[in-house]
Amino acid sequence: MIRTQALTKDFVVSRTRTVHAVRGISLDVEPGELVAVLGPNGAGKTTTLRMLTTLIPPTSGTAEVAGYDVVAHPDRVRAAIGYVGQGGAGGAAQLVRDELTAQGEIYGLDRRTARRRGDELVEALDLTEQADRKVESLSGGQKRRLDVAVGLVHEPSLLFLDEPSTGLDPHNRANLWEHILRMRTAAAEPMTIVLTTHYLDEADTFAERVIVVDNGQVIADDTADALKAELAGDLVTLRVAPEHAAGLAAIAEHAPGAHSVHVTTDRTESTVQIRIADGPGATPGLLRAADAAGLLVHRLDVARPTLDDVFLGLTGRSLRENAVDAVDAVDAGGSPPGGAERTAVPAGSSANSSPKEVLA
Ligand SMILES: Nc1ncnc2c1ncn2[C@@H]1O[C@H](COP(=O)(O)OP(=O)(O)OP(=O)(O)O)[C@@H](O)[C@H]1O
Repeated sequence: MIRTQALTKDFVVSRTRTVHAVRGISLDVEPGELVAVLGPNGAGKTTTLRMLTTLIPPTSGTAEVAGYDVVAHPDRVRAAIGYVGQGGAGGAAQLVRDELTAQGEIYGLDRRTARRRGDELVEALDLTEQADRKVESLSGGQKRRLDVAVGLVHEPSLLFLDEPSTGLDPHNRANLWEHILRMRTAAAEPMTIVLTTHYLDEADTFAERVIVVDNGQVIADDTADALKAELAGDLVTLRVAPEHAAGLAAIAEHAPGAHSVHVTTDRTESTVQIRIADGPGATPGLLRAADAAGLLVHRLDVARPTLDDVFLGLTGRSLRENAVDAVDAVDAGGSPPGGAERTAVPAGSSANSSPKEVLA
């Protein structure tokens, strides 16, 4: 469904500075996959999506989407995909139903088909009560559901969602996801969905595959469970008296599957944190060894890893920290001709730029 080879994107920001937003991404996404692209601010997620949706041309490399090369056949790619950008659909003064019909017509549907499809989506995305209201009167959650409806109006088999739930409250996020998943399974052919998100739990819960991007490159690509098991491991936290911490850390370092051991001490207590492949399986042995050495453990906690732990393990940084900024990704010279790329939004797309949001 998607195949990229060494895809890159440089933005020339001045005569001497180029931002290497995407640095050689090679990907294969199969039909029917639900893939989350996860990474810190500025990692290159949106730029990658924009190349795949033909909004901006790659600087080098190739991308085939829905069977068509994004540079040679952008119109065919656009006809085959839906794209929900960060900025949302336009047409603020339009009625919701009319906006959907208009978008359908832009994608080449005749008026009757566009109207029928709009009505189906209004119902599927729980917008029936809002259908005859102006777009500008919708709440954030309703507006985002309309954005998704616009992305689906021409029944694409491949849907790109750029941060679909950013800015929504937890209730609206859950609601939006329920609708997306229902639409996906209701489609005749399982829909392929590629989304970017800042919400780690969202990627963890809903995506069948997580592609972690940092600094314009893919640094991990697997199921959330596999990434967590292979790259993070469980976190076992043991609290002991400060004089017992060194002995416990020595035991922990030799525990099977231990990746790292970290000790912190405050006035009255030490905390020994062990990153280990199988936390629940390792704890009885750890406690027995501590007991045999005369070390008294006050408290033990085992936490399953999160995708943030995966990112931390890969980069030494937390996804929740503010990420590498554009400035870190620039160099002098080497600029491709033609100056800075500015996004050209194709007709019928709801894509636009919006201020970047920090990680939730
Ligand atoms: N039109 C542009 N001109 C110059 N630099 C750009 C342009 N668009 C993006 N960039 C830079 O390219 C890098 C990647 O940006 P991109 O928006 O793809 O990141 P992202 O991973 O989507 O981030 P976020 O999570 O904040 O949306 C950033 O350093 C960004 O500042």
